[in-house]
Amino acid sequence: MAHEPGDDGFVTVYNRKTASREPPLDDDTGLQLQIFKIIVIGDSNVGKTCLTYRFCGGKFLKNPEATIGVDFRERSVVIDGETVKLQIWDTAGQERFRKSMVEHYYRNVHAVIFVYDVTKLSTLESMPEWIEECARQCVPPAVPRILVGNKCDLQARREVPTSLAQRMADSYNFPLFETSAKDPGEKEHVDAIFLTLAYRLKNHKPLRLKQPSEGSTVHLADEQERSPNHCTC
Ligand SMILES: Nc1nc2c(ncn2[C@@H]2O[C@H](COP(=O)(O)OP(=O)(O)OP(=O)(O)O)[C@@H](O)[C@H]2O)c(=O)[nH]1
Repeated sequence: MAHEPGDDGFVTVYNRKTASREPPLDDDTGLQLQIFKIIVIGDSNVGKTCLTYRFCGGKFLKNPEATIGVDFRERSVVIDGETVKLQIWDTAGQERFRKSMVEHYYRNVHAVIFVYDVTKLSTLESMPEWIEECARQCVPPAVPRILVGNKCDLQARREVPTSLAQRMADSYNFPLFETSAKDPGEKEHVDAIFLTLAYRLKNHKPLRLKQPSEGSTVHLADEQERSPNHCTC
């Protein structure tokens, strides 16, 4: 969703209209902050903007518009006593709003979050295409990828059973999370998803995340990551 800085108290740090900035320094150490670029990918309307807004702004965005190109948001988090900056690229799901931007999305990316909507089976079915696009853009297999099912607050309208999504996640060896950008009770879970990635990136560790059953705790375990995505470039 295209969102201007200051709207609704939410910080979109910069977007396609604004200039890039110098890398910031850590206030405490004076050293350059570690910045990790994380892109959020998936069909239009699955809730990519709302998820990134929830993480970076702490609230549910009530009336999002379709993202055009990309919106950037960022949040600093402390991992093992060190501050790292997560730069979240909220990408457009609609083809017409993304086609000229695709290469920029994937360039120098540190992690990829694939999002589907648990109330719309087609958004999970199209996941292999998004994963394939990521591979085509030469994102190295070692770059962590996770699968996120959003809109879990709409249980009565659920079309995607956890078991089905888990099978897909397993076939790519991605961790699976299910959550809701809307449900305030899921705020900490949304944070945990991004923080888990941050931990993984900060520590340069392969990390496998397991969510064995719906609504259960996410477990972290160090395991060797395997990805079927091989760069053919
Ligand atoms: N019930 C519910 N609705 C949600 C949730 N997340 C997003 N929505 C709604 O889903 C619609 C699409 O949300 P967006 O965040 O704009 O979706 P997007 O994936 O960024 O869409 P594009 O910008 O077109 O790619 C909006 O009407 C949101 O209010 C959620 O967790 N639960």
